[in-house]
Amino acid sequence: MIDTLPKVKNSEIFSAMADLEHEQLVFCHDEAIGLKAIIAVHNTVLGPAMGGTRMWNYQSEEEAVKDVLRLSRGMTFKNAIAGLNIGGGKAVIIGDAKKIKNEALMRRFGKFVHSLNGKYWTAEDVNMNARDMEYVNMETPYVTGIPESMGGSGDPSPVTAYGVYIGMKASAKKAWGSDSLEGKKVVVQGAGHVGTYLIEQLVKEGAKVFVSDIFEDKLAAVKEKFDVTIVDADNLYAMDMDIYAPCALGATLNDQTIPQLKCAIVAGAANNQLDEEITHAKMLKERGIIYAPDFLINSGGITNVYYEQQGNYNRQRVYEQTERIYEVCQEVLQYADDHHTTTHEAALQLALNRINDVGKVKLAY
Ligand SMILES: NC(=O)c1ccc[n+]([C@@H]2O[C@H](COP(=O)([O-])OP(=O)(O)OC[C@H]3O[C@@H](n4cnc5c(N)ncnc54)[C@H](O)[C@@H]3O)[C@@H](O)[C@H]2O)c1
Repeated sequence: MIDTLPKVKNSEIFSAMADLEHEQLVFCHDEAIGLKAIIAVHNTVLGPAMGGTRMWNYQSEEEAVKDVLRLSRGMTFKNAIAGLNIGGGKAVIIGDAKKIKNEALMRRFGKFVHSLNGKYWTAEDVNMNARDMEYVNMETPYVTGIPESMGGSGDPSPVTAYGVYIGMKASAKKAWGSDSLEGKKVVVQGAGHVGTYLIEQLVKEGAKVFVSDIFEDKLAAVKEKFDVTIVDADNLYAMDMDIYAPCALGATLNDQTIPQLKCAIVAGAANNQLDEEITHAKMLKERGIIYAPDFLINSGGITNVYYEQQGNYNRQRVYEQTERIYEVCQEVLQYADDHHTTTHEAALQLALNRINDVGKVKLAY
């Protein structure tokens, strides 16, 4: 016999949702299959919530709730500033992907996504791959990022890299009056999917590219294809460089690294580059470094899956929309100057303005 009075310790979920202004949090549970997942719908003013599913072996349920709330809110701002008609959402599955991820788990999760009737659309995130999305897709159409062979948009990395390159050029225009990257020393941290495509663009434009990665094979692969210089992964922050492009992990802009940076611009693909958003955006501004907000310039990937979600996927249209990052980035940099604020805050404000303005349009007949 079990006690019918459930033990619910964490009674502060509604206040956390209120603080971050979330619409809905969905707890998904199937004991037999071993599924514990949380779907967070942050804001649907612009359209259905969209954001990937992350699988992670969270140490506590509280940690999982915090992560999904934080990540889904981030998607609202990213989708809004990218000019897409989708809101912000995210899902997390609790558990060790290597041990418990299988077809049944992913399909059961797909059923939960389906139960939301299109209010939330999922895609890949950490520890998820295209095969997992295929399983989700067996139970629901509300999934994007499926392979090209199944009619999806395929790997978003080339589009993401293009957006980062465009954002870098807009920042260069602000820093040096010309958006040419020819001869500029650019350090690309992370020679993964996005990093490699970015390196290709930069080399083509005549930039002097320096690359770091923690895996020798990744470095060997880029070195074989492009004229680049390999640098030590641990000692790159103090290097003599014009642009630092974080394309590996988050939180590389922090108390230790920012004082070492000698570059004029930070522009890269990694999510959540600022360890503490407000503090570290301020530190960069005080050091006179132009920070191209990560969630703006890495929005090419979400733009790619957005057009897949719309059902009329067209690669040219995706690149045209991604190209708009140039003017939005310029607007953000100008807004930050005019309002004496950081570029991070400026981008958040412009995203919020779009949500508020379009929200009013939606109320009109
Ligand atoms: N793929 C996309 O379309 C996309 C879209 C938006 C944001 N992002 C973000 O961009 C970043 C890169 O994405 P990706 O798809 O290229 O990932 P990836 O895993 O293919 O590449 C990351 C690379 O960084 C390397 N790395 C890890 N730690 C490092 C370190 N300390 N120093 C140097 N290199 C290190 C890894 O070995 C790997 O080669 C991630 O933060 C991701 O969240 C990617």
